[in-house]
Formats: sequence, structure tokens, C-alpha cells
Amino acid sequence: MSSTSDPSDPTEPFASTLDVLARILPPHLLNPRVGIVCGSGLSTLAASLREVVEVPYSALEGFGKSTVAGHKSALAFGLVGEGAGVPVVVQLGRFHAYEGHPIKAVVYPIRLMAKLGVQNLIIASATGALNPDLAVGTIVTIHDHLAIPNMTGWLNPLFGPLTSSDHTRFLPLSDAYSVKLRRLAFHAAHALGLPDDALAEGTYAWVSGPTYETPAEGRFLRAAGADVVGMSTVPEVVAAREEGLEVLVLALVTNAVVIPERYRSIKEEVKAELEGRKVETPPEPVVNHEEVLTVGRLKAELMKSLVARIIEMIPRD
Ligand SMILES: O=P(O)(O)O[C@@H]1C[C@H](O)[C@@H](CO)O1
Ligand SMILES: Nc1nc2[nH]cnc2c(=O)[nH]1
Repeated sequence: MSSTSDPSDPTEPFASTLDVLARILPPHLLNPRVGIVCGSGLSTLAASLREVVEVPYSALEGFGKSTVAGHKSALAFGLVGEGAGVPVVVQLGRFHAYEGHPIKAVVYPIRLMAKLGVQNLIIASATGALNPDLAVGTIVTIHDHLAIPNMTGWLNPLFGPLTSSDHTRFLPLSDAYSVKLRRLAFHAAHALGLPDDALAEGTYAWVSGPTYETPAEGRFLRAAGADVVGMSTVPEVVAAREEGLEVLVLALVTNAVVIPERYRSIKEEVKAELEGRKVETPPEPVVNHEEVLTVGRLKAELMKSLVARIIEMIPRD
């Protein structure tokens, strides 16, 4: 983060950031139509861009540094598709509140994308499955979210004075997830010949992290109607909607949230031990970020093809 600007003030550094980009980028890349945010292990989404120009966050005022494994600290500008192509900007590493970034800084890249002319935003993220029908490797198109931190007054990126006369004080979110883009996602999956279960639909529960869920928390979120859980995405969606962007979220299931049907009873185990009975104690699975990154890497090609096909299908106005 620049030492000369207030990182929690999203209004201040735009002019300087835009100025830097205008000096670095060729004119045909300066006004991307589509923005992409890469989740954990998914930064290779930018590998298929043509004429790519990478701009490190260190060159951009208002940008921090991504500190999470699997996230790079750069924006990539380039073209997707044949011919003139579609100009896009890719956020190769996102910011999470749990890293210590102020929530306004977490969404700064989204607001910058809007200022550059982005109209459609595709957000990719790594998530744990709460819904037992969602296998690891499934891509879930998000149709709704549950943001407990926002509901209770924490970490809402819209807290504070309105920063533009184009913004509304009370933003509706019942239409947050673009039907147009979700339809395109399923058409793209069909065009790519993906099996029916490769792409699903569901609700994303946002938690602050960085801790993974306890079984009780997982059970609670599932009972509240969530299908997957993650530590990002929702602040970006909220800011994007305030900026008037159409939003598609592709949540990759990287692991199953551990929700045992019942707890292991230590009381019973000790009783059995004292009575000389043998008790089976199978190891209990524990999620870790390496596993999340591995699945991200395994599915990166698929995500890349899907995202590219969706972008090519977005009608040009
Ligand atoms: O940045 P995303 O949401 O894709 O990454 C998820 C959430 C945490 O940052 C991390 C936990 O493994 O993966
Ligand atoms: N909160 C949360 N975030 C994740 N990101 C990837 N997997 C998980 C998970 O199981 N829980």
C-alpha cells in the first residue's frame, strides 16, 4: 500500500492508478470489457490471454500485496478469443480481509475495473462444499449468498459515506448474480462438452476466515441454506453491484467441509478401553490450504476454457 495515501479511502488513488495504467498499456487494452478475479490456485486463468501486459501491484497506488499462497500480485491485461478479441483485465491475486487488508482495499481493484470500463465481472474462488451432493472438482455457479459478517455490521465494503452520486445508499442484492451470465456459463459448458455434473448451482456462505469451519459451524451454514463456503468473493460482489457491473461467480469445490454425522465419543472409547474392548478410531479428515491449491491447479485448465468461452459468448454492444 502506498505510504502517501489512506488505504481505507477508495476515492483517493483512482486518478493516479488510472494515470499509471494509461502510460503502460496500449490503447486497445486500456478499456477492458470483462474483468476476472482469480481465486486460490487459479491465477493461470490469465495464461490464455493474447498480447498480455502484466502490471505488478507495486506499481499501482491503492493496491496492497497478495500474501496468500496461490495468489500473484499483478493485474494482467490482454485479449480473449480470435480476431480483434475481447479486451479483459485479470486480477491475478485477490485481497482478503483476513490478511489485514481494510475491506475498502479488498474491493479497490473491482472499483478500478469499473472505472476502466468493465461491464461484466467473472469471479473465481476456491470453496469448501457444505452440500454433500457437490463433489470436489465441481464448479458451482453462485445464485445467492449468505454473508453473516455483513448482516451483523462487520466488513461490509459499503459502510461509510457514499463515494459517488451514481451509488445508492441501500443497495438491493436480491438480483446480485446475473441471470444473463449464469445462462452463458451453462451454454459454454454445453459447447465445451462438459459432463452434466461439472457445473452446478448453489449458494455461497462468506466467512471472514482465516480459520476453516468447525463441524458445528459447517452444520450451521448448511442448515442456513448454503452449498459452499469461502473466505472471499462476497465483498467483491457487493462492490461490483454498487458499481453497476453484471457478476458471475464460479466457485470451485476444492474440498468437503468436515461435518461428521456424530461426534466421536471419548467417553465411550475410554469405557471400552477399561472393559478391554477394542474400538476402531478412523482418522478424522482435516482440510488444509495445500489441498485447496492442488485441486485449483488440477481444475485450472477447465476453468480457463470455461471462462474464455463465456467471455466470447457475451454479446457485444
Ligand atoms: O481466494 P479464494 O477465496 O479463492 O481462496 C480460498 C479462501 C481462502 O483464501 C483459502 C483457504 O484455503 O482458499
Ligand atoms: N471457509 C472456507 N474457505 C475455503 N476455501 C476453500 N475451502 C474452504 C473451506 O473449506 N472453508
